[in-house]
Amino acid sequence: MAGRVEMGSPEEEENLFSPDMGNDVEMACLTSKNHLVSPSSEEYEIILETIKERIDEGQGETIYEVGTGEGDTPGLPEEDLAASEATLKSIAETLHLETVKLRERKEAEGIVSEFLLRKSLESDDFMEVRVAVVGNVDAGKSTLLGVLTHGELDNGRGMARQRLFRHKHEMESGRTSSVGNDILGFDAIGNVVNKPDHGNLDWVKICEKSAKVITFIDLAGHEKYLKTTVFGMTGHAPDFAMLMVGANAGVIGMTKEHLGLALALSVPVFVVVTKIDMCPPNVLQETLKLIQRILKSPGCRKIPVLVQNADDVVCTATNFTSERMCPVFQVSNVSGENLDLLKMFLNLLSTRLKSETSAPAEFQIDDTFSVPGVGTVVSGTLLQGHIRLNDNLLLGPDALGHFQPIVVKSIHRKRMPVREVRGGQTASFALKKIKRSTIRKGMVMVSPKLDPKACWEFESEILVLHHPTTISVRYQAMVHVGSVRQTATIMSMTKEHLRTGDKAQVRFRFIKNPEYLKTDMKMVFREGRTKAIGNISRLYPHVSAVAQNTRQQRAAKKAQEANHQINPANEPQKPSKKNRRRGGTKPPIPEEAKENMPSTSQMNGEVTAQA
Ligand SMILES: Nc1nc2c(ncn2[C@@H]2O[C@H](COP(=O)(O)OP(=O)(O)OP(=O)(O)O)[C@@H](O)[C@H]2O)c(=O)[nH]1
Repeated sequence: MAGRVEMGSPEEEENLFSPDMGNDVEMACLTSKNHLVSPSSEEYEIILETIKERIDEGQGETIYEVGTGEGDTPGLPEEDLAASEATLKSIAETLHLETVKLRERKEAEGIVSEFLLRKSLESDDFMEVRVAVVGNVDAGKSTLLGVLTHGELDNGRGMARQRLFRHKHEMESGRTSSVGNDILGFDAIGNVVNKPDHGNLDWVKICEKSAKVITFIDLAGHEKYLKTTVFGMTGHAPDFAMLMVGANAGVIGMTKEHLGLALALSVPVFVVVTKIDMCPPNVLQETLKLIQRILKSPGCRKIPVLVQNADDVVCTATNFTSERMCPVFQVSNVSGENLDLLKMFLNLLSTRLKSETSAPAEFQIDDTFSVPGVGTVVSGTLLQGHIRLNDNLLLGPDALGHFQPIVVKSIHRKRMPVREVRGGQTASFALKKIKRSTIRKGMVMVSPKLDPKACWEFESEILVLHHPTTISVRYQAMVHVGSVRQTATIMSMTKEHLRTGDKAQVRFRFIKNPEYLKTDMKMVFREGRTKAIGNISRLYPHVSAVAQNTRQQRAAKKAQEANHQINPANEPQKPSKKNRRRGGTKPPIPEEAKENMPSTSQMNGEVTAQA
């Protein structure tokens, strides 16, 4: 979290022993708990450089511990601590950093203090953290977001969520989306900057005043919206998931499903128990006990920590991604109890996506719009690299697996016009000379250096979390991977049948479009309550349409000659006569799959194009 600096950590050691960091004696000064007490000018420079590097790594912030050192018993006498803190503040001033003391703790030989050092970023730049908000209906998701972003408490009858509904459906550049977004800005010293004007929040003003902006991706709680929830969790690249539980209702409905989804996608989860004002103490205790039991269970293997004070906040926030810690907050949106702890925690979170700005740009599209006077706009997350105004990129893949050159006309971050976007940030791009109808969610915009290839087929190691009977070859369900959401067919697998709890290497084929995928991406494969998760292990890059068609025809002809049975690989197979009489072994095509099935004309289009 927040590029934490602890003397003696492996990263620290790496820096200490890099050749340009001075001699051994100078290096040793950094590993002593007294290194900030009265450094020589040379030592001062070394410490300054180290902090600067940490700030860059943390994309604008770091947490610095004063009074600890490698192998030293922690803690400094008061005088030395004061001298160390003065040195730290002087370095921070030189680097134009704000310092906030997060906590002090007593140790064996004195006191240790922790500081948040944060860059006061320029008015058009800010750190970004995405938090997916999940939990069952009525857990208080919209209410909490209303209270956090508008700064006024709820009345217990839905007042706070009303404020949100007014804004819910206006998206970046005034468009609508199925997934709601709300933002909460913090300045360099961690104060909330959201100031509603007659109930309205001006996103541009928030971003201008913020050093860090938390984007809440509000995912619906109802089961019928599970498809959207899964898309939000995969396609919007959340850094963290906030799982909401109503204290009185407890772990009900979709709570476990949402928790399982976050775990499957390796998104760190923190829990917020709401409505503690209206919940009898014994019921609250029961709910907390159950949450802790679930989190500790073999399926989750988390370490739940009930957050009671600022110390717990710093401890959980700084260990959130590296350890299996799962902070649990207990709040009331009506009395405001413990909301300050939650805000402090949010302020200390930092994005998990590293801003690999030197890597070639890779932007995943999660929505497309047609904005009057602007033209076609795509929104999504920049997974790596830089994108600047007028950059030439490749957009695709289209139905034939091709990528076309495009030029970036303008860029918005949270409705604010900017000149560039870095890895880890979300943005909207207006594109020159391109029709919206040619773009779909799941496409990417990448640097030509990547020489992108599309795939019809890929392999994944999957684990079946739930299926009522057995999954066999030719089974079809919806694949979610990144912002790709498309029905795929199982072409082959290393086991004959898969049941709940089974693992196998499975080869999938998309039914409608080839997609841009990468190995190691996490995927969810689902249809209704059937759910499997997996890691993409192998890609089969798209072969040119002509070559593929000829090869398929040849293979089909050969197979036909052999057993008079096989159909071309990219057409759904009819069940055999025997199976048709029995109703077939192939499960019915799910509703979601039907939605995505190409129409006859589309199919014809594809076939014609391939021929
Ligand atoms: N007393 C009390 N009531 C709360 C609290 N939080 C939310 N509520 C009330 O609980 C009801 C449901 O809250 P919502 O925010 O709509 O719940 P939700 O999780 O967003 O529900 P969906 O959007 O339908 O998934 C509203 O009437 C809120 O006023 C709280 O901390 N205390």
